[in-house]
Amino acid sequence: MRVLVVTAVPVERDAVTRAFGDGPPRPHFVRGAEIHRAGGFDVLAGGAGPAAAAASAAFALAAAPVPYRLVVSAGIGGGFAPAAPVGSLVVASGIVAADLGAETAEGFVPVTGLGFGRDRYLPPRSLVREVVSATGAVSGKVLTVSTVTGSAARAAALLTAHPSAVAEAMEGFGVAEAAERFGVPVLELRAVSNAVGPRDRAAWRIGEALSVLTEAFGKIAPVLEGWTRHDRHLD
Ligand SMILES: O=C(O)c1cccc(C(=O)CC[C@H]2O[C@@H](n3cnc4c(=O)[nH]cnc43)[C@H](O)[C@@H]2O)c1
Repeated sequence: MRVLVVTAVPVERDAVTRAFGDGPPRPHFVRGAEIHRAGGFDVLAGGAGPAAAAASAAFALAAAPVPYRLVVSAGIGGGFAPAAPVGSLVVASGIVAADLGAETAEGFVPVTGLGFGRDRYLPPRSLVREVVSATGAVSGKVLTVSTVTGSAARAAALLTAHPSAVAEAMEGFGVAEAAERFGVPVLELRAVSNAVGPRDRAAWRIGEALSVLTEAFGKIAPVLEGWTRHDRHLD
């Protein structure tokens, strides 16, 4: 059984497939989803943001002729200082929907505090450990946000709410929601292209982060291919 990797945009997809050499893979279409097959991985650019990511991942999972055994949300992301500097690699120990909930006079209340839904998923601990050991990645919570953080105040508020957060991005929780519905474990990997904080486009290092992503997939391919899910608790 194969591994499904969901990125947001085609440059991230191509950074993943580049890890496997052999030139650009020929895309194939599974009921409209453009899948790039490389090594034992099917890589899909599913769109930016949690909704596009969830829809694309669910579509690919449902259309697969053979069930996937693991889904990976991968791409660039913002890193919280000092844990995850630009150019570092992050693997999520928890995938958290950081802005899914309600703003109240007492502050932000997560969706779970409103009495429904869920606001986080936990990737298999054994897999996270193996990825850390293969790559030296920083492990911690990765926040999924619909609005990219653009101020020091918002970055500080997120860290107050989630002290073990190391990065933010926009797709992980959406991919996890889809994976959960298919009973498939999920992992999130982010190569840090920018610091979470005041908006500074000139400081972005997208090319560097994409190279980090390629290198990471080169290292983790055998880990992901060899990893087996041990029990219902996924660790
Ligand atoms: O124009 C801007 O100020 C701006 C700021 C941050 C990100 C963008 C994007 O268009 C990229 C979003 C894309 O990349 C991931 N990503 C990368 N860095 C971050 C971040 O600091 N916070 C959230 N998402 C980030 C994200 O997963 C999207 O796929 C534009």
